[in-house]
Amino acid sequence: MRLEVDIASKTFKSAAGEQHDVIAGVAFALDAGEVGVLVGPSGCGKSTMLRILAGLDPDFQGRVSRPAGARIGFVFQEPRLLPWRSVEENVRLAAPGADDAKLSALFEVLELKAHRNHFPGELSVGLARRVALARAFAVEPELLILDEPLASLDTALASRLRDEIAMLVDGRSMITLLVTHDVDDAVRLGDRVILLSPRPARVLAQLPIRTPRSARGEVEIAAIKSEIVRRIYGCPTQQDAP
Ligand SMILES: Nc1ncnc2c1ncn2[C@@H]1O[C@H](COP(=O)(O)OP(=O)(O)OP(=O)(O)O)[C@@H](O)[C@H]1O
Repeated sequence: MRLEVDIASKTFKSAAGEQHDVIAGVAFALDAGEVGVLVGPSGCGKSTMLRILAGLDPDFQGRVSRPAGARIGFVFQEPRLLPWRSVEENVRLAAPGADDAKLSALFEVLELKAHRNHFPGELSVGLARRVALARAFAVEPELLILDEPLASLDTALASRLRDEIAMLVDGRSMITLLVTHDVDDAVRLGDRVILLSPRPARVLAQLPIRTPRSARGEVEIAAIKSEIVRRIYGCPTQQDAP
């Protein structure tokens, strides 16, 4: 199972008829079990790319090959929960076949046990994000897409949720693609970090991280982070996937 992405270009037309180039050359591939992290500046086209990869936007030049009929779990920047349904109902509606034990395990890891009967309006941003994550994992996706799952959470909460996502991803063989602005999150969560240029997005560099997530020490994490910063600010466009 493999995701192969080769987006040559993506443009939007403004209401005035002007053309805006958003993606200008993004190619990478991910294998089952791999977590790819897209890191790029605000507005460079990351969310647009995720929509293309999920098949929600067919209007682009290039090719995306997903496993045929792949189940997709998509966590959008906004949790997009049904406000009139409880936490548990939101998750069950997306995954009617999910068994009780699996849902309980998900609620446990994501610290949602006490909130099963709450409604989205009663939840903090962090909790609503967790429900959106539970819903995406509950469908047992072959392709999991996470658009900034840690954005706008305080540092302690973000790092807890990051560990929970790592725990959930580690036990599964899906392809995961995550977007973040945060280099630290990218290095702690990713198996492959894909650095993007400002709009229109191009791949500046790809860095595979071969040490398993749980075995990455602080020294290695710091070294990879400084390599990323060097690639972003200090060298010409290049693509050096293995
Ligand atoms: N439907 C649309 N019509 C016109 N322009 C759009 C549309 N969707 C996105 N854009 C433009 O495309 C560019 C990329 O947007 P996108 O949301 O993909 O960036 P992003 O990297 O995800 O940003 P952020 O990190 O801030 O979430 C932006 O300039 C945005 O204004």
